[in-house]
Formats: sequence, C-alpha cells, structure tokens
Amino acid sequence: MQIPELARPSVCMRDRGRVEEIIQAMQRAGPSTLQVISDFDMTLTRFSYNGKRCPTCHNILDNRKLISEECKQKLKDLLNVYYPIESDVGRSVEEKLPLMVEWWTKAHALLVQQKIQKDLLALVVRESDARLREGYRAFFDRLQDHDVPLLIFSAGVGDVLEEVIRQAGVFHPNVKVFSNYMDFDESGALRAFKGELIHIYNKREGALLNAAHFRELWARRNVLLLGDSLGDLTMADGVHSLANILKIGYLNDKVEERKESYLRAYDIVLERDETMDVANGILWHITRPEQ
Ligand SMILES: Nc1ccn([C@@H]2O[C@H](COP(=O)(O)O)[C@@H](O)[C@H]2O)c(=O)n1
Repeated sequence: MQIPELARPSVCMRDRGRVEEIIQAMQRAGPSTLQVISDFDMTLTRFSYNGKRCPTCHNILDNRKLISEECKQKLKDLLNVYYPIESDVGRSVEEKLPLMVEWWTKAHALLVQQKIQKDLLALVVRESDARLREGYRAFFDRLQDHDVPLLIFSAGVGDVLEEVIRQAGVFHPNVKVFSNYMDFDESGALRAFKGELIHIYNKREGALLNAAHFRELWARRNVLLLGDSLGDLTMADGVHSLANILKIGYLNDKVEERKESYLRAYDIVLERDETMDVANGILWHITRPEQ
C-alpha cells in the first residue's frame, strides 16, 4: 500500500497489518461510505509553535478585551490545577470525570460573570496564536471536494472554534460542529452556555444525544476518527452499523508516560507531529479510485 506518510518516524502502530486492512477496506467501499469525526483543540489545531504552547478555544478567550486581569488569573489557576489531572495516566476516567466537570463548570461560570461580548469574538480569534495544523487546507478541501462529511466534536467553545475555521477559510458546508455554544442576551453579552455541557469524558453521551445527525449519515459506515485524548475515542459511538473505523491519535504531551495507553487505544499514534500529513495521506488513498 502506497502511503509514504505512514513510514515517518512520528508514526507508531500497534498492528500495521490491521491498519492497512482497514484502509484498504475503506478504499474499496469508496468516499460515499466515509465520514470523518475529529476533535478540535490540539487535534485540528497545533499543540505548539516555535516552542510555545498554542491556545485551546477556552484559552483564546483569555484576552484583556474580553475578561478582567482577575478573571484571567483565576482561569490560569484552574488550568494549573486541572490540566495535570486531565493528562494524568495514573488516574482512571471514573476518577477524572467529576473533576473535569468541575473544571468546565467553574471556567464557564467565570466567563459568564465577565459578560463576554459576542461582537469581539472575531477580533480575539484574529489576535490569538491559534493555528490549525500544517496541511489543514488540503484536509478540509479534500473532504469538501469528495462530499465527505466532517463532524468536529469538541469540548471547547463552539463559537470560538467556528470563528477559527471561518477565518482560515475552511468552514465548508460539509462541516458540522458539536460543541459548547455560548448564549448571548439581546445586547450581545454572554449570559450562559447552551445545552448539555460537553467535556472530554462525555463525548459518548454527546454523540448519543445527536442521534438525528448520525441517522442522516446512516450509509456512511466507515469512519476516520481523529483525537488527542482517550476521551475522544467515544466520538463515533452514535454511528449506525459501523463497518470500519480507523482511529488516529495525536500524542502531543507527556509522550513517554502516555505512549503505551495511546498505542492500546488508537490504531495510529502520532508522536509530537504538528501536521495533518498522515491523515491527508490516508484520505488521498481512500478517495482515489481503486487501481
Ligand atoms: N477551561 C478549560 C477547559 C478545557 N480546556 C481544554 O480544552 C480541551 C477540550 O477541547 P477538545 O476540542 O479537545 O475536545 C481540553 O483538552 C482542555 O485541556 C481549557 O483549555 N480550558
């Protein structure tokens, strides 16, 4: 199978033969049977650039134009407490889950207190250091050209995420987003977050709540899943009569500690890889006619 990107040193696989079988099955079935489900922060966006951490959707809101210095400090304190828990391999999901709910709930309450202005979101996204991974345009455009639906399933902030992809010029009609959306009052000030909270460990519930979306895509039984945390593995749990799923996991941080668990969970693990090259290589293979 000719996918040169799979030979890169950043690529690790538990079972290369199995990966090749899945990709071949997807290619035989063709793009009309494919859907892509991807996480956003640190999966479609870069983890770092020039040695500096890139922001998540929540971190993009950390801008003086939107929030006070005091709120900024409180959000930073929360990050310092909860991010090490999120990425701790020594704790079980059961142990982490209530703590993640606590983090999101406290952070959202702080953001609501700040009455964030809707009309400033585009500006703070433009001013931020958020960057989609290298090769993102080819990825989004290829999916659009082949009418393959892309579901972005994020525990970040939907309004911010949409603005990032809109400004990058890749918010194509085939893109659908499940995320935490802001609710603004008539003056355009943030008053709450809409619907059920999505955090990194309840994406299965989020998927099941959106049954109508997956019903519409009933014929797309092959799934390419992209994630960066073990919580992202359940994003495809709403897919009907799944035939094949290929799970690609970005291992951005605490690489040595987490490699084993990622290799057990994901079919392909990308170690400190800031590009979309592997996903693009696979996508090109699947969407080109069989030879
Ligand atoms: N207050 C918060 C809460 C969460 N995060 C990070 O957002 C990421 C979730 O988004 P996905 O697109 O990856 O689902 C998660 O990894 C948290 O680290 C944050 O920065 N601030």
